[in-house]
Amino acid sequence: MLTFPNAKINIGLRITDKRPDGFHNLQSCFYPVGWTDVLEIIPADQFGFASSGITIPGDEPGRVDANLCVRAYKLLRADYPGLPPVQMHLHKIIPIGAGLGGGSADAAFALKSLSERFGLNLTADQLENYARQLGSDCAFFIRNQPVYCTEKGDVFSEIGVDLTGYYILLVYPNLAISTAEAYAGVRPRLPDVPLRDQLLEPVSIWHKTVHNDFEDSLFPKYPVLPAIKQQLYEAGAVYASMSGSGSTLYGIFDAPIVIPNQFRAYRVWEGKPGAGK
Ligand SMILES: C[C@](O)(CO)[C@H](O)COP(=O)(O)OP(=O)(O)OC[C@H]1O[C@@H](n2ccc(N)nc2=O)[C@H](O)[C@@H]1O
Ligand SMILES: Nc1ncnc2c1ncn2[C@@H]1O[C@H](COP(=O)(O)OP(=O)(O)OP(=O)(O)O)[C@@H](O)[C@H]1O
Repeated sequence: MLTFPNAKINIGLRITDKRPDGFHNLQSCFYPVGWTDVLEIIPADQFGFASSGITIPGDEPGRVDANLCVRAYKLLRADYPGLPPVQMHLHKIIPIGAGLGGGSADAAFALKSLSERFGLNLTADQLENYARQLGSDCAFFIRNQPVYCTEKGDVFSEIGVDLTGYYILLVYPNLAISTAEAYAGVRPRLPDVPLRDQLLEPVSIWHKTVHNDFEDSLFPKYPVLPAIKQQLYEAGAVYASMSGSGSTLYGIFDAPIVIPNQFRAYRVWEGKPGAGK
């Protein structure tokens, strides 16, 4: 079975407080975008995992237990001992340490594929509960629809944010920022106006109101990040921001984009919003 785990962007990200479990509560909007990995899962005589494309930190031949796809398989297998052995092949394309949730998408798509291929008939709620055990971002990719999220980023509610008709440009500045590093620099604060209210205003207003709190600590540390954000606005973006814990910057445009030359040194993706395939 072949699937195409896609990336997400965060539209606004407010970190409101630190939780007793060491994680942070947040307010954000997740929106799927069509930059994808490729994940193949087929029945096999014995379990195996291989990857190609971008090198995944922690994956070494014969030692792939840390990969989120493998962890997803083992999580299901613990509850469904009859789950047959599979061969998994991940072709990694989505940049890592990028704020795009690529690893989480791989894990969520592995859960969905295994359930479908082997007739586990798990509901979306059941799949989300498994996904939450693999990472805070992971549950989003089960339904893979634009949502407002709170708590660890894994509790969802509907929000009428619809970017149909817009175009998105993602710029990954060849700089990996780990999620843990990014959270270590934040100063949680309840925003005066809930992000949800700001997102319900027109996209053309967002540049004045919708903020990603990770920019406050990461922009001074990595000047390339605010420089790219500025260049996205100069290229005509209606709204530009860093996604999640970085390092990817994105611009939302109201017309098809000609990629500016200064971005050619980086890894870029352009397309319409939404998960694509
Ligand atoms: C920045 C976001 O991408 C926004 O969507 C997510 O909050 C990150 O989600 P993720 O990559 O799935 O993160 P996890 O693998 O669950 O956590 C990695 C590390 O980030 C920190 N972490 C993560 C999520 C959260 N709500 N609070 C945290 O403090 C913790 O130190 C944790 O050990
Ligand atoms: N399938 C996978 N794809 C990417 N990273 C993976 C995968 N499986 C495990 N990992 C581990 O997760 C780490 C990346 O996590 P990290 O959260 O920093 O980045 P991300 O998956 O790009 O998403 P985000 O930055 O949005 O959280 C890698 O360094 C790697 O060790």
